[in-house]
This record gives sequence, structure tokens and C-alpha cells, in this order.
Amino acid sequence: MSFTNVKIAVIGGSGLYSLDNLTVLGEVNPETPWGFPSDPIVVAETATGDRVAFLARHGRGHHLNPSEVPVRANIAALKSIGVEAIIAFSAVGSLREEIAPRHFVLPTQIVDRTKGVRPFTFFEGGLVGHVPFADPFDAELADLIAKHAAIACPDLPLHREKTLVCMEGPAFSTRAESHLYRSWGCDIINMSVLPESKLAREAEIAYQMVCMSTDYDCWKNHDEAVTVEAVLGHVGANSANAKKMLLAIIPALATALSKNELKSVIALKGSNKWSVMTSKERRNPEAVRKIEYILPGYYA
Ligand SMILES: CSC[C@H]1O[C@H](OP(=O)(O)O)[C@H](O)[C@@H]1O
Ligand SMILES: Nc1ncnc2[nH]cnc12
Repeated sequence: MSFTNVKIAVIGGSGLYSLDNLTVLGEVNPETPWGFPSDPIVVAETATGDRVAFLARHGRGHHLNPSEVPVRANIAALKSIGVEAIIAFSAVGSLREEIAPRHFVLPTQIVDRTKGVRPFTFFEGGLVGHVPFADPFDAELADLIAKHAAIACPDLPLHREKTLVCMEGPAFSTRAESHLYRSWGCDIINMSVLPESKLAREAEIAYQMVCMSTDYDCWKNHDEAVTVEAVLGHVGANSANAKKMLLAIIPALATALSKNELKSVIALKGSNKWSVMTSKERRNPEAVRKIEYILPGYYA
């Protein structure tokens, strides 16, 4: 089966492995120059006939740890079927009293505490490029998500303007690290916003992460620290809310995209044409061939 022009993608994280409240149209599993995605991409539609691509970040059955997720293949595969906007869900720890378990957060900033063990760019191997990343998330997409989440889930607390720190994992933080991140102004913590958000920017795809709080990490109580058991106690309720809000968000986003109402999405298109520093004669043909998959015609 093949799909094109599927403009919206949802990436599901811990506890969100399918959108079983939508009608499945089929699956695709494209082999990209960076390999296969974490899992076959499921294309589904809402009752309004709006299509969405769903990808389980850790694979169905959660067999990839956060450092093993083939993020370049994931983003490239989504781009290959026409995706223009990604709504990425993530289970996060809270570094703030007011962000309780089961609260949702739309972060605006990221602090990078990954350790360089994950491939993190499409621009390498003889094709050097630098893309702007001052604002890693898409503010217009965030506004649309917030508006329709509030309609679908009126009692769900949704925090905005927060900073997400991304750690390497897979072990959770030490108490010293948890306190350090709080002192840096970080509000929530996960292991997956990087390089996912950065690669989406390189591929010119609008990206917003929807964070779902599951725990207070290990800063809050002397004798308590996050465990998988604690996280699992909340992912069911969080996933139910995520699926519910998507029923409102997807049709609204599909309409906004078809009417070219999201200026940020339009601005992204073509934005990386001038991001490459490497002179034409020094560009590695193999690197150019690979990047043609996501940004065709830009650097050849
Ligand atoms: C199961 S707790 C740690 C794990 O959960 C989050 O995953 P995701 O972002 O895919 O929801 C976090 O980033 C860690 O990978
Ligand atoms: N405390 C935590 N640290 C990192 N990632 C998480 N995901 C959920 N809770 C987390």
C-alpha cells in the first residue's frame, strides 16, 4: 500500500501505541536512506474523513529504548508520505509542584542533556548545514492544539510556556541532576524530544510535542523516586485523553493546513534551501543523494 499527501502525523510515545478510536486505512513501511522507521506507519482517518499518519516511537510492544529509536528514519519516512505537521506525544516527569501527574504541557523550549550517542542530523558526511532552532516548537500548531484540547477535554489542566529538558537515559536522573535541572529553570523532563524535534526542523516539518506528566522525577520527596511502575500508573489515563483530544485537533488542523492558515507551516517550506555551507564542488554525492529523499532538488 502507498500513501501520499498525508499532511498530519502523530508520534506516540510510552503508553500511546495506536489510535484505536480512528478507522485504519492501511500501513506503510518505507525504507529510507537512514533505514526503516521504528514501526510501520499506520494511516487512519477520523469520522470527518481527515487522514493522519501514526507512528509508535518505541515500536509496538515498546522494544526500542530512547537512544535506539531510529529517529532519522522516522522523520524521513513521515516526510516521504507528505507530512507537514507532527504532533508528538511524550510521557514526562514533572520538575514543578504545579505540574501534577496526568497534567498536560505544551513546552516552548528545550535544554539538551543527551550525550551525542544518537545520530542527530541529516546534514553530515560531506554536506554541512545549519538550521535555525531558537524556537524548537511551532507556536501556531501549539495554539491550535491548546484550543481544541480545551474543547475536547475541558477539565484537563494544560500548561504552556514551559521548558523541557531531554536526558539520555535509559536510567532515570539522580537527585542531584533533578535539582540541577530545576535550578536551570527546566519544568519537565523526558528522553525523546531530541533529536526528534531537530530532525523535523531540518526536514521542514512543523513540530509540537504534547507532554503528559506521569511523575515528579526524584526532586520532590526524599524517599520517593520515579519508577516504571509509577509511570505506568498514569499512562492509561493520559493516552485516553490524548486520543480524545486528537478527535478534535485532527479535523481542525486538516482544515487549517488545507486553507494555508498556518503561516509557520508555509514559512518552513523552502526555509532550508540556503542552510548548507558546503560549496557545490565539495558536496559528497552520497550525502546529497540521501538528503534528496527529504529535501528534493535543494542541494543537487
Ligand atoms: C517509561 S518512562 C521513560 C520514557 O518515557 C518517555 O517516553 P516517550 O517520550 O516516548 O513517551 C521518556 O521520554 C522515556 O523514553
Ligand atoms: N522522570 C522522568 N525522567 C525522564 N523521562 C521521563 N518520562 C516520564 N518520566 C520521566
